[in-house]
Amino acid sequence: MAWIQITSIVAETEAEPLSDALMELGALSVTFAETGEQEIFEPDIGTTPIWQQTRVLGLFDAQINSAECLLGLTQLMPELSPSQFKVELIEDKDWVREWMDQFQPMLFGENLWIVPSWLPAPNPAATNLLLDPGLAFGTGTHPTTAMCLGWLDNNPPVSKSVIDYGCGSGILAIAAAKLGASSVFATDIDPQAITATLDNAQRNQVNLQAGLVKEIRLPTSELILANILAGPLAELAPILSQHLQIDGQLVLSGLLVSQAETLIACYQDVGIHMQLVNQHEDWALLVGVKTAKNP
Ligand SMILES: C[S@@+](CC[C@H](N)C(=O)[O-])C[C@H]1O[C@@H](n2cnc3c(N)ncnc32)[C@H](O)[C@@H]1O
Repeated sequence: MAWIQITSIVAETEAEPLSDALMELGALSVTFAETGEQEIFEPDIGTTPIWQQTRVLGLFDAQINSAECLLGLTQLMPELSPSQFKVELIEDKDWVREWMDQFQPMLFGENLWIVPSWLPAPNPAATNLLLDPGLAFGTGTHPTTAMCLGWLDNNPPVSKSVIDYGCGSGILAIAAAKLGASSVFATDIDPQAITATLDNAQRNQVNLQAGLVKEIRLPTSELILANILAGPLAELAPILSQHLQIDGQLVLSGLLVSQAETLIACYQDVGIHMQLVNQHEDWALLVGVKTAKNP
């Protein structure tokens, strides 16, 4: 199976009209993407990202006459010239296979391996976490997950009670359990994350409790791991503090280095003294201790 993809980079105001024109000419799907020239991180709280330029991609059946289609597009959008469109033949791939081939065993810290559940462990004597992320976030390839895993390997939570808040695939919760935690609770707002976490826990033969934020009753714990974006982390400060014991540790990632100061101030307000302890590709890892009761 193959497809024809017609792509154009247009001004933000032209993206919607071009999408309509592509659909009118029979596109099976239209996708908007950034152009790659402007980096878009998480927008500031309360703002919407604006792309000055948008890449619009229309996917057509391979049988269409692309020259006729381009003519139609320039009639519907006279402000665009034919040279502004790129036409490509896209071969269908086994996308699942492709993704699986790219996910290889990875070592974090000295001894913690994340091993795709369909591959053998490179070092059977190490701490091996067998993982199939399913539809949830968290394979260890993202810098934020990687920094949390490295921190856990260096600071194994032996005999500690742990909460993984925003568990995704369950990668941090299961790593904590494998590294000696006495109890682990994992929670998320996404049902796919809970399914993936429970599946991965079973695959690794570790005991943990997992449930949606709105359903689970979380205990007060000695360590909380939360790898979520800066906006939700700021909003969650009182809740995470409520579930953290005095002298308990909080590990936060998912925020950018440029957002660290704001987050540190939010957590100071709820009695947790956070510090920037690592950074990778603009992403930050904050670790702190709760020194005061919830105000
Ligand atoms: C970046 S992923 C992290 C997954 C995994 N813990 C890791 O480190 O790779 C963030 C997860 O937080 C969840 N999440 C987002 N907002 C949340 C909130 N307010 N409360 C709980 N979970 C949330 C998302 O559904 C997602 O699974």
